[in-house]
Amino acid sequence: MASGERTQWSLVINKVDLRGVKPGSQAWAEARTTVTASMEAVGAILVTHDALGADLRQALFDGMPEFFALPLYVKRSLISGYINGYIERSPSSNMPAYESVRIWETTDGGSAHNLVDDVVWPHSNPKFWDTVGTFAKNMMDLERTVRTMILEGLGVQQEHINAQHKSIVHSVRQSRYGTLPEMRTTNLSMLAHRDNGMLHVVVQHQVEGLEVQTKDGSWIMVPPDPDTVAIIAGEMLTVATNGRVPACVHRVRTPSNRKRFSVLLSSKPKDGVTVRPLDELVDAYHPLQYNPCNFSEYIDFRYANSVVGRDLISVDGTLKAFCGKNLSVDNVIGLLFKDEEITANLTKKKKFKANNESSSSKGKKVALSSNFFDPSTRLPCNSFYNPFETKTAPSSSSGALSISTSSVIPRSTSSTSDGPRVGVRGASTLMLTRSNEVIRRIPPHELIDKCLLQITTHERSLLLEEVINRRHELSIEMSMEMILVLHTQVGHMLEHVTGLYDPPHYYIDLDNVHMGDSYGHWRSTLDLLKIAMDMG
Ligand SMILES: O=C(O)CCC(=O)C(=O)O
Ligand SMILES: [Fe+2]
Repeated sequence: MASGERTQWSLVINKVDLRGVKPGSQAWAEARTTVTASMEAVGAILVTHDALGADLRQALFDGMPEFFALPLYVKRSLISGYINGYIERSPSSNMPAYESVRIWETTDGGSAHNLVDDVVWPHSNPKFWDTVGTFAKNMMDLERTVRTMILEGLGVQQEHINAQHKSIVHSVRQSRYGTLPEMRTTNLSMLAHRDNGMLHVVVQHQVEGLEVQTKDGSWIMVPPDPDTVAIIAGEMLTVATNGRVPACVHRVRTPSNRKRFSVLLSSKPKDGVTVRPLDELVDAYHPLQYNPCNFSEYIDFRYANSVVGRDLISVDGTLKAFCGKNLSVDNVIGLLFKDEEITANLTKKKKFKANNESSSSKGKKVALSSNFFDPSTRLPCNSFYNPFETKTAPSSSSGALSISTSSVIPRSTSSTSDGPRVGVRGASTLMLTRSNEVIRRIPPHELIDKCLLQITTHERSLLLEEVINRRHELSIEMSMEMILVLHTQVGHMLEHVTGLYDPPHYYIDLDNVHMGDSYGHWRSTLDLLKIAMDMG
């Protein structure tokens, strides 16, 4: 790497040498400052350490090609026991040459042995799994050290740090990035994303690939130095630190177009654990940013939010949409959405119900589009990332789609009705709220499944006019996709046209809703995005 580039990354991601650094020492305090600063800036730190000596590294990366060369049926059989699991190459995904295997720690305390016990194949190659076990143990220590430094650096008390250690499990994930001619255009073998856990130690070997995004949006290549690992923050660390440590946005790009192997050691909350911002990190200067976040529920939510061609995992709003504070007072642009759950919550709304029934009776059922799942595996084919974690395809909503007619009312001038509201937030997630309480989150794939794309210029201008003029009484027909597009567009429009965006607080008052039944034919997500872009 040229020295200029090195200077650039060293400005934003710090590098720290932890060799021989003992807790409580002066060196520890200095390293802690460096680690914490880098984590707060970009959610990443480069660490030089001795947890992966030359021999161990060699054994680890020598064993991986042999593992991935095993017959597919053997690798598939690893989706069992303590492995969860083997991710096979999927030509229809946006990572057609990627395969990966991950094993989770199985018990408290995380003996590395548990990480690799009882795996089907390893019995035939105990040496390699010993290697993986040693690697896991060393990296778990390193992960704990760095997480301790971050939390100490932010002012968290030792007892809370220890409690967090007890609530964590680790996994090792070995990945193989193959090459295909069609990948040469972008050289991207993993799209930009945030990891969902606490901390992720990324070990690269000889071939470059990992890139980290800085706050100004530029990408920094992390060199595959042999004695250095990148440690990146996941979203649960963001919640635990009350937003002080951003989840690192990263991707894998290999301009040299070579085969590549990497190994990750990740920490995540144990099953059933709810992550909360740590007490010390919430005060008058740092108001609470996140509600308690049940990790397993968040995972379901996150993968349900993946859509073809556009992985919402990498979109800012996903975590906030799930557990951000003040959900119902953010940017809200309305629409109405019907399914049984919502309907059940709205039975009091007579008009709603009556219309609802009339549109259902037209028999227009909505089903999940096969675009979103690989029909053979039922795994989301768009998800570049760990399809395993989507245990089952989300069930399709059984209700017919109804489109609302609604009036958009500026929050500031609205009456304080306790009625239900429907809102749209950052990650294309719709939330139905009542009295500021979220009744239901509607993930984008459901919306997109149900959306239609016949937005006429006339409709758009009507709605814009409506919004801009802040007319309270005028209701206009809005179709689902129109809302979807609008929610990404209207902020900008408002900003440009009226200067009102800062942020726009709009909501739909369902008391004024008149049902319509503006159905249309299905179009693909791509169409949606194209239209959104055309508009923008
Ligand atoms: O292989 C790498 O360098 C990073 C992989 C990664 O980001 C992931 O698996 O989430
Ligand atoms: Fe990642």
